[in-house]
Amino acid sequence: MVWWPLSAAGQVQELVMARSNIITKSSLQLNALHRSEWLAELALQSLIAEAELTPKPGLVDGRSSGSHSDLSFDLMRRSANAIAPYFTQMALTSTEAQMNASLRATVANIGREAEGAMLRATSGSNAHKGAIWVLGLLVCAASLSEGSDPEFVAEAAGYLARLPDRARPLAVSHGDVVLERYGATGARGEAYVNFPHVIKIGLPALKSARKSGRTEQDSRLAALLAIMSHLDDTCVLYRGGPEAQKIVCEGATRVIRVGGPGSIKGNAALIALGQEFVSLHISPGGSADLLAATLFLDALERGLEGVEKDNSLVEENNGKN
Ligand SMILES: CC(C)(COP(=O)(O)OP(=O)(O)OC[C@H]1O[C@@H](n2cnc3c(N)ncnc32)[C@H](O[C@H]2O[C@H](COP(=O)(O)OP(=O)(O)OP(=O)(O)O)[C@@H](O)[C@H]2O)[C@@H]1O)[C@@H](O)C(=O)NCCC(=O)NCCS
Ligand SMILES: Nc1ncnc2[nH]cnc12
Repeated sequence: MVWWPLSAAGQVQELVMARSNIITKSSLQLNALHRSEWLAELALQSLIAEAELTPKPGLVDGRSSGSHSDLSFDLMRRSANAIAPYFTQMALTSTEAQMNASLRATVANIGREAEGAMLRATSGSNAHKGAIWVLGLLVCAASLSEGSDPEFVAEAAGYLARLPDRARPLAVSHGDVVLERYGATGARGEAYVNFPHVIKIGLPALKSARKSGRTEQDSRLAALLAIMSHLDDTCVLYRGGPEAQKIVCEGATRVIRVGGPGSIKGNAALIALGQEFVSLHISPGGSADLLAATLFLDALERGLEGVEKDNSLVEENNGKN
């Protein structure tokens, strides 16, 4: 499926033209088009899989809105669908492009358009700001490099992120506030050092849980908790400062220590953690974005047509909710 968003950018026009040429041109170009669509589809499915995963502490899932009064499962889905066409644009723009400041500027522009589409789809709520950034960079890197090795793609994405964003708005973001107050580098910092919480923590936790026979649902929850136990999350810090950050890291570590998702004690600890987060208005939104990135890179590496379905999600939850 191809998406062409309604956008004033002349660049879209060019891409549409390019696409009609591609269809009659070489199979190499056709492959590039298919790869772009595939990458965008994987990004979309990663976002949907992340939103569906239940029960996630403090986050929107198939059961509740967690610690969010302005978000819901339906809005997360709408947001994901609204930004998906921009992933296609990013991938197409990056195909056969040079990794340079000009590409960085084009991609940043598309990223900001995607943020606008997200805000329109959610009536102004921030559902996927971090995910647009993280997945956008990874989609571009996977398209440009044609690679599928997670570490290689994350390095290319990091390189792209480190190029200057000349059109960066002057407005002060939550990330800027948290950097100033606590020195946490947030979503930018994660990308600048090649996504260590995805490559060194999320993916290994996902693979190890699967290998030990956990269900897909429990393996994804294990990856989320592993990320939460290490990440400085600007979403957590902005709302609750270092005290809240400590509660997240220690709480996630506790669930893992007592056996993790899928064990009786781990399931109980996970539910208790969710209740604690909601009572304290804590949401690990940055970790959720990095889980989506983990699922994206996992599907890319395995060459899957789409992100694996987990039929136990939402409806059953193995008695965890
Ligand atoms: C580079 C940008 C991401 C800059 O954004 P900002 O300066 O705002 O930076 P951060 O705050 O650091 O990050 C933005 C979002 O990233 C998620 N996040 C947080 N910590 C991390 C981390 N350590 N690693 C990765 N990602 C992280 C987080 O997003 C999630 O939480 C959001 C929900 O939060 P919530 O509290 O409900 O909503 P708010 O509105 O923030 O607060 P309330 O009023 O409700 O309390 C949700 O969005 C999740 O996604 C951070 O929010 C980027 O925006 C940028 O520069 N873009 C330009 C375009 C560009 O260059 N694109 C290139 C390729 S796409
Ligand atoms: N499931 C989720 N809940 C809240 N914020 C998020 N940001 C990304 N995914 C999220």
